Amino acid sequence: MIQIQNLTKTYMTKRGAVTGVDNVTMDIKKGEIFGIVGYSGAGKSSLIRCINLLERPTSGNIIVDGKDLTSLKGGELRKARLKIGMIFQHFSLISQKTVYNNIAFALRAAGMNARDIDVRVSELLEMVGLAEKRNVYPAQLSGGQKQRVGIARALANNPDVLLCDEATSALDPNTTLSILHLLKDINRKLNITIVLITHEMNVVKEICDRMAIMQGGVVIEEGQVYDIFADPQQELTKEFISSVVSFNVPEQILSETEGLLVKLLFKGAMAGEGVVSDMLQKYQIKGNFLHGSIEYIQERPLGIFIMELKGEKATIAEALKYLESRATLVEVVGNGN
Ligand SMILES: Nc1ncnc2c1ncn2[C@@H]1O[C@H](COP(=O)(O)OP(=O)(O)OP(=O)(O)O)[C@@H](O)[C@H]1O
Repeated sequence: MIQIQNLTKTYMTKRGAVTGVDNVTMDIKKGEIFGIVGYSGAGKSSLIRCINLLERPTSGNIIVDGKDLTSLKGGELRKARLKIGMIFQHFSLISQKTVYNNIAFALRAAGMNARDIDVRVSELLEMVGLAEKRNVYPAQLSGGQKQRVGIARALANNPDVLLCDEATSALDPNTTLSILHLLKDINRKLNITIVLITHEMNVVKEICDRMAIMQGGVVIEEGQVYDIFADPQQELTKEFISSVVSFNVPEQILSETEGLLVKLLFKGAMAGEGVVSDMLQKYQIKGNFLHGSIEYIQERPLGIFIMELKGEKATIAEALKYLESRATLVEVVGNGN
């Protein structure tokens, strides 16, 4: 659906050339939700803005539904762009226009007549759950409601692709979830391809099918979300995963632990216990389970444990090596007292 081929975006600044995207090649399939994760400055915005040519790539090609956008100009490019909707972190609504007119605006721009606009706006407001807000102004809406208007506007012209630029970063956790569920719903109902960029791994964990991780303008890892969670290759990927795999061990217990605290992640719900008991048998150390839970990524389980390990330093180092060879992720999270 979207082929990104050898995409490079370089900015010319007073201090010289800055590379935003560095030779990225990626294939996004029809109907999937694809997440691009990275810290600030990784090149996510540059990349997503090149997909609809809001930024012109310095080199490389963007092929959407078989059409090379980089070769289009003027009216042809505008027409192709109508098939790519976009939503933004700060919603980008027109404050002087009502909800109705914010959405109608996109339809008028595409040349639709007033009667059809009326029908379409009502349909869209229904879809995003804002039917009763049609005549209010953006200032009277919550952040989540503003983003719903942004989504309705982006979907107005029946796009095949929806680009989401940090769409939930300005929202609280509950509102974020409701917007993510709405996006997933739209994706499944309309079979629309969604590309989202975010610095929050929980967004990807919640709704994406596949993902890429960017660093310094380059894609450093890419794959199915579950596979990446279950078997991350790069250090940065491990760091992002670790940030969403939460554990709740009371402070008091943590302060009383004497051994090494380790966080372990295992593919599947049950696998971990077997590996840990093998490890404890093989090495003469003590292990205390402080926390155990199951995270579901795309409805597939990942087991998570927090353990305290006590024993000879050298033996613990050996045991950690053993765990690293059998667990998805092993992270020392504390050193005991
Ligand atoms: N208009 C611009 N002019 C000059 N440099 C730019 C411009 N836009 C982005 N950059 C640079 O390109 C690199 C990638 O920035 P980009 O905004 O794409 O990253 P990002 O991952 O989206 O980060 P953020 O979430 O902070 O926007 C950075 O070094 C940034 O300074």
